Amino acid sequence: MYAITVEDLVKKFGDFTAVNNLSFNIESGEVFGLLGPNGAGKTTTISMLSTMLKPTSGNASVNGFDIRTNEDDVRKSIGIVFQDQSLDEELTAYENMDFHGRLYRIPKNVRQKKIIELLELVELDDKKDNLVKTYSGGMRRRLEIARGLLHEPKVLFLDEPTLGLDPQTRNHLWDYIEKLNKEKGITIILTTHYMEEADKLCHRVAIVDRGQIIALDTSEKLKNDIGGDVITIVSQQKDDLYSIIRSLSEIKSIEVHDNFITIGLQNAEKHVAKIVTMASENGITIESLSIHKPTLEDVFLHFTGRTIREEEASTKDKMRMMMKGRR
Ligand SMILES: Nc1ncnc2c1ncn2[C@@H]1O[C@H](COP(=O)(O)OP(=O)(O)OP(=O)(O)O)[C@@H](O)[C@H]1O
Repeated sequence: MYAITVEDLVKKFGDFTAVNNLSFNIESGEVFGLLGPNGAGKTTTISMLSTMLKPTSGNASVNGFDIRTNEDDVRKSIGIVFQDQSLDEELTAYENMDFHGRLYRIPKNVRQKKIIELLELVELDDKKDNLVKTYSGGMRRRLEIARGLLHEPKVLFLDEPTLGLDPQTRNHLWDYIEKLNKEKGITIILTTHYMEEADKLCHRVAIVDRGQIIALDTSEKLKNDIGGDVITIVSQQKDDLYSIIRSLSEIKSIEVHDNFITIGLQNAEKHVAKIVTMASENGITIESLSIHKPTLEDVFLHFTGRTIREEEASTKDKMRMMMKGRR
C-alpha cells in the first residue's frame, strides 16, 4: 500500500519552476529520501505534500487523502519537522510537548502518557523539566521529532533533519530515525543534501536537481549502475586521455568533467596500471589518480555532470546556524 502518491506535481513561483513534473510513490513503512543540492526543490516538494503550499498543477495523496481537496485530513495524519526551529525556548521540553498535544486536542491522560513515552524514545525523559534554551542543537532536534509524533502520525516529514549538527550528533539522530521507522512502522520522507545521510537511512533515494528527479532507486542499485569502482584522474590533457582509453572493454562508463575524468569499472586496481601506461606512452601527464567505491556523489555527477556542491551547502549551514543564534 502506498503512503504517498505523487503524479506530475509542479510548483511555479512566477516564471520560475521550482518543482517540475515530479512523479513517485512511497510505500507504507518506507524511509524515502529526496537528495539534492540547495535550491533543487526538495523543501518545496514536501511543503506541497504537507499542504503548506498549493501545487501549481499535478496530483498527490498522503495516507489516501488528496492534498488539494482534503487538507485537514492530510494534516491530521502527518507529523512535520521543518528546517527552522519552532520550539519555545522559555518552556521546558515537557511543556513544549504538552502545548502541541493540546493543539491537537489529545485528551489529558493519553497526552501525559504519550509525552513520557516519546521523550523516552528520544532519550530526553530525564531532561523533560529543563528549559529548551539549555538544550544542545541535537537535543532540540530530537525534541522536535518527538513532538512531531505526539498525535501518532502515519507519515513523518523531516526537512534536512541533521542540518548544521556535528557528525557525532548526526549519527546519533540517524539511530533515532531508524528506530522510529522500525519500532513504530512510521513512513518517513526526508530531504537532505548529505549523501551519507541518504545512503545510511533511506530505503530508496530520489536524486533531485533543478526541480526534477534525475534518478530514483535504492542507494545500492544507483551506485552499482555506475560500475564496481570509480577511478578519478586529474589531467590537463583529459580529452586526449579520454580518446585513448574510452574503447577499453573493461570500462563500464567514462565521463569527462572540468579538469578530470571519471571511469566506472569492476576491479579498478587490476586495470589502473594499464591506463597509466597508455597515458604515459602517449605523452599524457597525470596529475593525480584515485580509486574509490561509488558514492551517491558519483551518481549525482554521472547524471548531472556536476557535484552536489558540498561547499555551497556548508556555507549555507553556517548562515542558518548564525541566524538561529541571533534569535
Ligand atoms: N516562495 C518562493 N518564492 C520564489 N522562489 C522560491 C520560493 N520558495 C522557493 N523558491 C525557489 O525555488 C527553488 C527551490 O527551493 P527549495 O527550498 O524547494 O529547494 P531545496 O532543494 O529545499 O533547497 P534548500 O535545502 O536550500 O531549502 C529555489 O531556487 C528557491 O529559491
